[in-house]
Amino acid sequence: MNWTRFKTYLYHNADLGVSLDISRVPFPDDYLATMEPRMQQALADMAALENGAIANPDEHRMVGHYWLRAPQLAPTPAITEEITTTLAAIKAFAGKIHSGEISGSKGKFKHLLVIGIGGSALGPQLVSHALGHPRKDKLGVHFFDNTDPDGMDYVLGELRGQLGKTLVVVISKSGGTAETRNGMLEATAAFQAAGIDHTKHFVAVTGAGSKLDQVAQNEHWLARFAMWDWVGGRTSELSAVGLLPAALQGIDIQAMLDGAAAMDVVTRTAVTAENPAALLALMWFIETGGRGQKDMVVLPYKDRLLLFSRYLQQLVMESLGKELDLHGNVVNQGIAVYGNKGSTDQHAYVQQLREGVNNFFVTFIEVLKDRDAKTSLAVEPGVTSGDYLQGFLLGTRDALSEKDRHSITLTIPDVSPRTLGMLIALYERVVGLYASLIGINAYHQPGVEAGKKAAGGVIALQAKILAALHAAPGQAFTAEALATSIGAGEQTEIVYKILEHLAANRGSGVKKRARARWFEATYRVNPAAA
Ligand SMILES: O=P(O)(O)OC[C@H]1O[C@](O)(CO)[C@@H](O)[C@@H]1O
Repeated sequence: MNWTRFKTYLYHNADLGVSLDISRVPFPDDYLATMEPRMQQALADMAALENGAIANPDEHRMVGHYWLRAPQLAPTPAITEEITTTLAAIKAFAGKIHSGEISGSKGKFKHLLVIGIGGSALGPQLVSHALGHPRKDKLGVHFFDNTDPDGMDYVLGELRGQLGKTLVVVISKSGGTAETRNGMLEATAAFQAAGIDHTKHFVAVTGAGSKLDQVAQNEHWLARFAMWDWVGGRTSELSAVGLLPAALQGIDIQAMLDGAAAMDVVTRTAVTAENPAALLALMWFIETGGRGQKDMVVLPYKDRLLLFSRYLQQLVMESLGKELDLHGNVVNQGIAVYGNKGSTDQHAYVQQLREGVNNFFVTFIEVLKDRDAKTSLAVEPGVTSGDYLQGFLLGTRDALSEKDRHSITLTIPDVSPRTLGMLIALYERVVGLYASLIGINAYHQPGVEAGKKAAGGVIALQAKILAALHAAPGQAFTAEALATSIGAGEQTEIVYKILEHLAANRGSGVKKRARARWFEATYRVNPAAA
């Protein structure tokens, strides 16, 4: 590729050890200048947000995740105080768990079960995987991040015989998320079945007064840590949501915060060419036409960053995927994000990237340090596995460029608490700036609420179905007949799906009798089960 263009457009920050190569996005030389007024507005919006403006107008909330790593910048002394007190409490609590001052019913805690979903799980999962060391971690970390019973059984299987030394952190900002509530109840039942008082093992991270907070308070759980309405779920990694599990695992959370704070300082600058977040936002804009016309493929060439693409998927898609702009116009915005890790993905979907539909741009993440050990095996004379990893990154990037597939390359020195903090802070700000460029609210998620409401409707319908079956024990109904009898004719398909699911699970007591035509199958409960 073109060395002159590379030299012109490489952003390099020696203090952070970070480089950002945008030279393989073929924007015209006047692009940055043309976009400058809009970028200056976006930077001004961001400055207002950091100063405590109501940047989430629909929910009438401030957006304060940047204060978490610079509490002195919070708009009120009360918020500064809340952040610093919570951080101190997290460190003190983790210290007591590690020293054994607070122990489980069977001795010193050795395992951690984190229960949460979305922003209350993805950050902790990313950090735990990126920074964990199976033999050095103070606690081994496990997750419930769904309401899948088999998934929970799998995790409980891993913890078999160990619950007496397992600490459970239940995380939910709202304190009312169904999947997390179910995980909490399943974990509670597992502790009770093992004859262990769960309240001596459970900790909550949630908003004051939430349903979860009330349970934790009423049952006198070990501890409660605060979440605030000015921190969104997907930007909560550097609040108690992410810091508590990380501290318990033994990760240096202060280094994560310091890394994020250092990136914030750099990305606050109003000089676009010196601001990697502004440059990235402008690349997203030109690549997607400011309309999400291309997908973002995130390819970290590092196993430890496997979950970074999943983490970014929520951060970007839940923030930018919006029907309306700030003026109420229908815009259907967003950028689709996917990716796992290189070079593994080269043996999967990279074939399509090079030769198939050209509807994406890639972000390569290059990590300079190969491994902790000082030396590496020579897999060939003078060549290590890590050299191959870089070779595949550079080779794939060239192979894509040759076919006019665009890419950005972000280079970091290593995967450490500091660089992970920097990555999180960088992308948080890119999303904020890009949202300003396209004029949308990045800090609410009305679409997700619609799905939650519909799921609630399904559960309510199931209750009606069961009531009808139990009111006529032994009587067999087709899905159609049952739907009509409960006044849900319009929802016959959903009634059928619920009946099939109930019949597939013995504990429900619902029996199915198949017929020649699948939709004539009947369902009943036995008189004895009624
Ligand atoms: O922390 P909570 O309130 O349980 O929410 C979990 C996740 O659910 C969402 O609200 C979306 O459903 C996410 O934004 C959030 O990260």
